[in-house]
Amino acid sequence: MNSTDTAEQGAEQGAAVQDVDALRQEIDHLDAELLRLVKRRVEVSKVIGAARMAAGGTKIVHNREIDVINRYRELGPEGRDLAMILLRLGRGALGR
Ligand SMILES: O=C(O)C(=O)C[C@]1(C(=O)O)C=C[C@@H](O)C=C1
Repeated sequence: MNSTDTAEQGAEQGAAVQDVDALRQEIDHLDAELLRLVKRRVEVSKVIGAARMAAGGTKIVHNREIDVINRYRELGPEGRDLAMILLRLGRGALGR
C-alpha cells in the first residue's frame, strides 16, 4: 500500500459516509411520509367505521380485513403483523 492507496481509501470512506448520510436523510423522509399516510389511513378507517355503525352495521368487516391482510403478505409474516396493526389503529380500542 502506498500513500496514493491510503488517500484513495480515505476518499472512498468519505464517499461511503456521505452515502450513509444521504440514505439516512431518505429514511427520515420516508418515515415522515409513512407516518403521514398511516395517520390518514386511521382517519379514513374511523370515518368508514363510524358511518357503518351509525347505519346499524358492525364494527368489523371480515372480508375487507382479509383483503387488507393479503395485500401485505408479500412482506412475509411481518407484513401480516403490519396489516393487523393498521387495522387495529383504524378500529380503535373497541375493535381489538
Ligand atoms: O373497509 C371498511 O369497511 C373499513 O371499515 C376499513 C377497515 C380498514 O381499516 O381497512 C377497518 C375495519 C374493518 O373491519 C375493515 C376495514
